[in-house]
Amino acid sequence: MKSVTILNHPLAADHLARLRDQSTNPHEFRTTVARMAMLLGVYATEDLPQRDVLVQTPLAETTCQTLAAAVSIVPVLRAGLGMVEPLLQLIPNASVWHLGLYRNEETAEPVEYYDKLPLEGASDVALVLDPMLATGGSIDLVVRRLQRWGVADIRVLSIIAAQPGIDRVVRDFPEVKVYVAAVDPTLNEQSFIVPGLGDAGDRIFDTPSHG
Ligand SMILES: O=P(O)(O)OC[C@H]1O[C@H](OP(=O)(O)OP(=O)(O)O)[C@H](O)[C@@H]1O
Ligand SMILES: O=c1cc[nH]c(=O)[nH]1
Ligand SMILES: [Mg+2]
Repeated sequence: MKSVTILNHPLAADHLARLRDQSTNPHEFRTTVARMAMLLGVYATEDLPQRDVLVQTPLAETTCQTLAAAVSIVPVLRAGLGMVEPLLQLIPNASVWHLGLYRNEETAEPVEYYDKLPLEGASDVALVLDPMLATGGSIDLVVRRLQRWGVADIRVLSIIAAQPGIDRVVRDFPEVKVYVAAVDPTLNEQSFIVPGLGDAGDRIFDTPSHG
């Protein structure tokens, strides 16, 4: 079973073009992130466990399938917040656990500042939401935290990954599934993805950095 899925879909390509475009304003950027998250969510959930249930329609009894897994949504603050609502639209019964990380601007190492995960009672499946997977340092930290919590099935939903970062995640966590709309070739000296789309958090929340 391959661990990386790259969305090959005309709608994903169209949304990605809008996200990459530096002239896309924050409102359109936010709504496009949400649409892309919806597509990623569909791909990332296509093999969730199901159970048969008997349902009585107005005409007859029939066998249907419902979800048989407890699913949690784990947005990585800040940028991952932009992907929460569409995932909740798809999985209304999912619980949402927030993790807050930012990258140290000098070292690009992730710094943890918020952790809302409970001590026990891990879900069966965790869908990690973060639009950007650059060096992979943030996802490394998140996956370790979710494994400590006890989640067996971890799935990362990112809009763009950099090749070095996704290689790192696949090498260190071959059991983790990653769903992306694009894999870009490189990182620049500040560990930004090139061509990428810039700073996703700043573009979602209209908080231009002063770097
Ligand atoms: O793979 P990495 O090298 O760890 O980089 C990816 C991380 O960087 C960005 O967050 P950022 O630090 O900009 O925080 P923000 O979401 O608050 O803007 C992004 O949303 C990821 O969390
Ligand atoms: O290119 C990048 C790298 C990390 N975080 C972003 O938002 N963009
Ligand atoms: Mg940011």
